[in-house]
Formats: sequence, structure tokens, C-alpha cells
Amino acid sequence: MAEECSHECSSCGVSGCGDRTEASGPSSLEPNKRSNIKNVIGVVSGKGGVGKSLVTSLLASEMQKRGFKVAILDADITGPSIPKSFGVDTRLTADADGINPAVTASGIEIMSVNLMLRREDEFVAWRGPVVSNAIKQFWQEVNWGDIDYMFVDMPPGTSDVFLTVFQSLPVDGIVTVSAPQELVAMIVGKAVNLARSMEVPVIGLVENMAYFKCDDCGKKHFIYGEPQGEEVAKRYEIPSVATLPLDPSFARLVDKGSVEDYDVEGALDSIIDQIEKTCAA
Ligand SMILES: Nc1ncnc2c1ncn2[C@@H]1O[C@H](COP(=O)(O)OP(=O)(O)OP(=O)(O)O)[C@@H](O)[C@H]1O
Repeated sequence: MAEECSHECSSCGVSGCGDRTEASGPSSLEPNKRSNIKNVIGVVSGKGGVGKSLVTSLLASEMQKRGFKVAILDADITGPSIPKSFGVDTRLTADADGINPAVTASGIEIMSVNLMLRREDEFVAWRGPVVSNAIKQFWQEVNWGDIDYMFVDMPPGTSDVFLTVFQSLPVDGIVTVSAPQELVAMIVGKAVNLARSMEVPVIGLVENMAYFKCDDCGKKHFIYGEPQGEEVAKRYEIPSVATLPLDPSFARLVDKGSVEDYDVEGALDSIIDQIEKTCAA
């Protein structure tokens, strides 16, 4: 039994609980009647602070630039940063069918707990089952409309929220994000193995903050050592890899709420191509 059992099996993400009174296992929830979401991609990291939310924002922006209808479901309930990155602070509206998502300057639809708080610095200290339920509500009770690609910004690590998302949403694949360091293989490996245990394909690996590019001479400096992404991707048979630089302009754009303006200079093309390929299969 879960350590903090609330006996609310319908909202609990803990799998394999002997006390469960409802059927468990992968069973995608239906979105609301105003939603037609074709593909769902989870963005995960085995560790916090590696740039998962930034990568989610950039992948969504790049996909949007390819002409697709894109949405972000911010499942990082206790550390939501998606609305701020896009400069969205609209108060949500609702109608008889459900909640209307917020929309960014370029037209990406977003749903995040931060859009429901009175102040952006208000904290959310919810237990796992409540967090899981909020994510299910974001899926089921939001009027998403027609969406080609929904990106789900997952909380860091491999918590029960992972299980909720994989068991409740029809996830077509995940992109995993890491930062360069010795533990990268182990950390990526945990996320990859968990996804595979849920039969969710791993589409790509983004090694964030891989290098610093000199403003004057353009030379790449691998300040944390040589990137290990290629090697790790080979080991775990991840089909696409990308590196992003350590770039102070990210912080400036995120603070300004203009993350959509960042030009990744094609750095994420291989991952975006692979997402399209996997979802078309
Ligand atoms: N490549 C980068 N260059 C410079 N700053 C970066 C880069 N990637 C992320 N950052 C900054 O690092 C901080 C953490 O990034 P982000 O919130 O995307 O990480 P996260 O993995 O989603 O964190 P959490 O684990 O809290 O969910 C942010 O301030 C972000 O602007």
C-alpha cells in the first residue's frame, strides 16, 4: 500500500498497490468533447534543474514553426515555469464544456497550475494523488481543440506522476533531457528504463548546457567536459540526440517571457524529425 494512502484509487498514481480497489494498468482517459489531440510527447529528466522546461518550450516552439497546432500541458505541478517562459499571465476562463487554455504569442496553447493561482509566487504543496488528479483534469477538462502535438512537461525524477501520465494519457513517446556530468548515463538510464517498462518509446535525448560558445571567436568550449549524449544514446538505443549550449540569453528570454523568440539554429531538428517519424508510424 502507498505510504500516504488516501484510499482514493481513482486519483492515485501508485501502481501495484495491493489495496487498489479499481482496475489499474494503461488505460488512456478520454479528453473532453472539444479536444482532438493527435500526438502526446512527454519531456522528462531523471534529475531536477537540467533545463527540461526550457527544452519543452523550445520543442513546442520549433514544432509550431513547422506549421503544426501545438499545446503544452505543464505537469510540473509544484514547480511550474511554462507560463512565465512564454510571458503568459492571463486569467483562465471556462465555459460549459471545460476550461479554456491560455495561448502564447505564437499560438501555442498552455495549461499550468500557475495560471490558476492568484499570485505567481503562491506555492502548491499537494500530495502525490492530488497532483495526479490535477494532471488528469488538465487532460480531461480543458478545451484543447484540435492539437497535432501536445508536449507534457513532466516533474523531475521518476515519481508517481510519471506513472499517472503514462497510465492516463496516450503518450506516443518521450524526449529525455540531461546536463553534462558523470552521472548522466545512470540518470538518463532510469528515465529510459521506466518509460520502456510502460512500453513508451524513447524518441530523443537532449544534452542541455553541453558547451559555451565564445561571443568573439565562435569557438565551442566544453566547460563540463566532452558531451556524453551520443554515447549514452547509443547505449540505450535512443534514435536522436541534440545538444544545446549554455547560453545566458535563455535566462534573459525566460525572464522577459519571450522564449519563443530564441533561434535554436536547427539544433533540435533531428529530435523534431524523429518525433514526426515516430508519431506517423
Ligand atoms: N542551456 C541553458 N543555458 C542557460 N541557462 C539555462 C539553460 N537551460 C536552462 N537554463 C536555465 O536553468 C534554469 C532551470 O531550467 P529549467 O526550469 O528549464 O529546468 P528544469 O529541469 O525544468 O527544472 P525543474 O527540475 O525545476 O523542473 C532556468 O533558469 C533556465 O533558464
